Amino acid sequence: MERVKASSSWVASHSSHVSVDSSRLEKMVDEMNGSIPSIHWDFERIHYFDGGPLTVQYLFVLDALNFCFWPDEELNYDNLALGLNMALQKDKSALDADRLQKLDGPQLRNILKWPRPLPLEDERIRLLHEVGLELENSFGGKATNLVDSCGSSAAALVDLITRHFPGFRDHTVYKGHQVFLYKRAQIFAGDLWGAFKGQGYGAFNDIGSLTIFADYIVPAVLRQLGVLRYSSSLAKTIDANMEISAGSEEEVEIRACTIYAVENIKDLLSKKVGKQVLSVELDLWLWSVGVSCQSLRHHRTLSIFY
Ligand SMILES: Nc1nc2c(c(CN[C@H]3C=C[C@H](O)[C@@H]3O)cn2[C@@H]2O[C@H](COP(=O)(O)O)[C@@H](O)[C@H]2O)c(=O)[nH]1
Repeated sequence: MERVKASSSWVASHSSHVSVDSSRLEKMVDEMNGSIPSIHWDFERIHYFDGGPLTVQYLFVLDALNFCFWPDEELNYDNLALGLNMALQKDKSALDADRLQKLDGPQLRNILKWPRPLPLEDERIRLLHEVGLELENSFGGKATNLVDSCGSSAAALVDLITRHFPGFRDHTVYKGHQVFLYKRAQIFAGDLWGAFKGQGYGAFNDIGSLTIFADYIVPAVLRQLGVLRYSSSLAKTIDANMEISAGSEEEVEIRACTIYAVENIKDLLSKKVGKQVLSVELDLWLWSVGVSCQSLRHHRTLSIFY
């Protein structure tokens, strides 16, 4: 996680299109009054949860596919979660490692009850195959073995996932500098923590080391709050729903500055009110605000990472 924090901070200090408004950030922290709304992890009541190993398998598959819903205006994250949830309710072996390796596009659409091709469908299928194969080759087919081998460390889990599953390697090069964002690997640790309430498979002694999960919703919320500021050309591009390419300076700056801003929020909360707030808690709050805001304008990048 140190690499995520350090490289995001590097981007923020070399940024050309995005800036963090420190006075707005300070104001936001003051307005929090030392606390943030506590959001229940499954506030939308969409997730599969049985308190056991199958929930871990569900969350890993969920986060393997947890990216880029926006190209289909009617599709969102809930369709994915509910679809996988229903598939498991009907058939407990639906997400077994061998089954994942054989899934094709139409079958995935059928699971998600989606009437047309999914955005980046071929990539989603490729990633499911990768997850199934590597789970089988290195972890006896079970996502629980992945979690069990991390000694209750979220940082070790993120490290292990990114070493074994190339599809989770959410890093890039920005102005000649390698930048690590690791959204889906981190959110898997966050989801385990949230679903299992910090116990059992969700017990991590370093949950505070996670950063916020840099997707397309949280930056848009921070922009609305005035904490992130965009150059006028970037603002125009986003407001016109025009695409920003993956790996472009703009895209990396939006995501890295989001992480950097939230790290600053955490630091300020700790300095001003002596309160240690977790990124996962801030993320859940900001994300839930974002998805309930119909008019939210977010950046559009075709990416398998978020
Ligand atoms: N930062 C952050 N990003 C998150 C999530 C989640 C869902 N987390 C679950 C965890 C607890 C709750 O129960 C949630 O159900 C999805 N995303 C991202 O949002 C985007 C989807 O947006 P839309 O197209 O409108 O559905 C897409 O980039 C997706 O990757 C999160 O928690 N944090």
